[in-house]
Amino acid sequence: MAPQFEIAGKNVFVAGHRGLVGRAVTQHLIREGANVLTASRADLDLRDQAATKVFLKDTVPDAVIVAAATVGGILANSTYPVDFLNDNLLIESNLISGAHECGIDRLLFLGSSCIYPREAPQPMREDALLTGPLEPTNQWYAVAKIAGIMLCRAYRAQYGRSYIAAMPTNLYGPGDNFDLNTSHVIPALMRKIDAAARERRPSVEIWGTGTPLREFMHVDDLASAIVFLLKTYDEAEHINVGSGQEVSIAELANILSGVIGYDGKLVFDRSKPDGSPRKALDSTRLAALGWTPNYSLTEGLKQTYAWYRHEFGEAGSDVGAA
Ligand SMILES: NC(=O)C1=CN([C@@H]2O[C@H](COP(=O)(O)OP(=O)(O)OC[C@H]3O[C@@H](n4cnc5c(N)ncnc54)[C@H](OP(=O)(O)O)[C@@H]3O)[C@@H](O)[C@H]2O)C=CC1
Ligand SMILES: C[C@H]1O[C@H](OP(=O)(O)OP(=O)(O)OC[C@H]2O[C@@H](n3cnc4c(=O)[nH]c(N)nc43)[C@H](O)[C@@H]2O)[C@@H](O)[C@@H](O)C1=O
Repeated sequence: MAPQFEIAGKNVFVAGHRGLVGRAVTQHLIREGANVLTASRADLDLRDQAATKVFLKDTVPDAVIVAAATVGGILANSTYPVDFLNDNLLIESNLISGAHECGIDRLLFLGSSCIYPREAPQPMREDALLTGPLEPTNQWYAVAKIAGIMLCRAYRAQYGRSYIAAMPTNLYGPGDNFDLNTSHVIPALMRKIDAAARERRPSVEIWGTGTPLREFMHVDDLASAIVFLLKTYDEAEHINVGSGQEVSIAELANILSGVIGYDGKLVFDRSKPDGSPRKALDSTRLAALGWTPNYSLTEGLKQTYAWYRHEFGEAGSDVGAA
């Protein structure tokens, strides 16, 4: 397929470049020959509409990638509903409307698999959007993400803008958030099992029943998909980005124990929430365009754990976290 958007030599603003996704996307874009523009949160709070518009007017990027968001695991999502709804509405609205007002014609917005109804048929196709009630633990975040999809569609419908929306599955990889109060399951279990192994503890606590199923993707695969979509995808409908690699939380904990070399017991704390019973993405449309992921789950976890050990060393990640 002929590229619709040539990346080499273009100025691309990666909003959220210090995050898990933003970091990986920045590296991929640089490899493709793009000139990546960034702004730290200290210099530009993307919840500030006027400041965001000034930044976009001054820099005039050729394209914007919206990888900035208030992001977190099941506990953070339930504990901070205002932050997950309001911050995300503000960030996406300021970036999408700001891009339009500054004449920027190419933008990629990142949503999440949690936009789909809790009871959607599995694996979930794009057309399952808005067909039923959301999972309560992340409904605030999901509503903000659905609004972001609709905003991209609205600018396309009213002004012909080439704004697209990609829905990634659960992610992991180097640079993830390892704070046990706010992280997703993979960094949380990597940190907990690593600490238990080093301290020779007999057991590790896993939240919930261990039965929920999750599909996991390495962040380098997502970054590769984002660059692919930025170059080639130009449709109103959002597009799923999944790996097809689905495991239960109990299976995940076992795989991680093997990667880390831990042979203690996994104890399930049923007082903690399970969240969605299953949220696998149907990524048939993306595959039909010619993109496939590279990492197996075990290889991705090994690579991420090697990074974790290198980053945090013998102390683990106990610095600055709960
Ligand atoms: N992680 C996952 O499993 C999944 C993530 N996604 C989506 O991918 C995108 C990226 O997520 P991820 O990389 O994991 O998230 P991170 O939390 O790792 O990164 C988010 C980035 O956004 C920045 N940011 C947040 N709020 C503001 C603000 N008010 N002003 C300026 N910058 C801000 C952060 O800045 P700072 O570095 O200063 O904190 C950080 O760089 C999000 O849209 C998320 O919804 C989708 C599915 C799964
Ligand atoms: C990406 C995605 O991420 C979130 O949805 P989630 O998939 O439910 O999130 P999670 O990674 O936190 O949990 C997955 C499963 O794992 C179990 N679990 C076990 N032990 C730990 C643990 O120690 N920490 C965490 N966080 N979870 C644990 C946990 O109980 C749950 O059953 C939303 O933010 C959503 O909005 C979103 O987009």
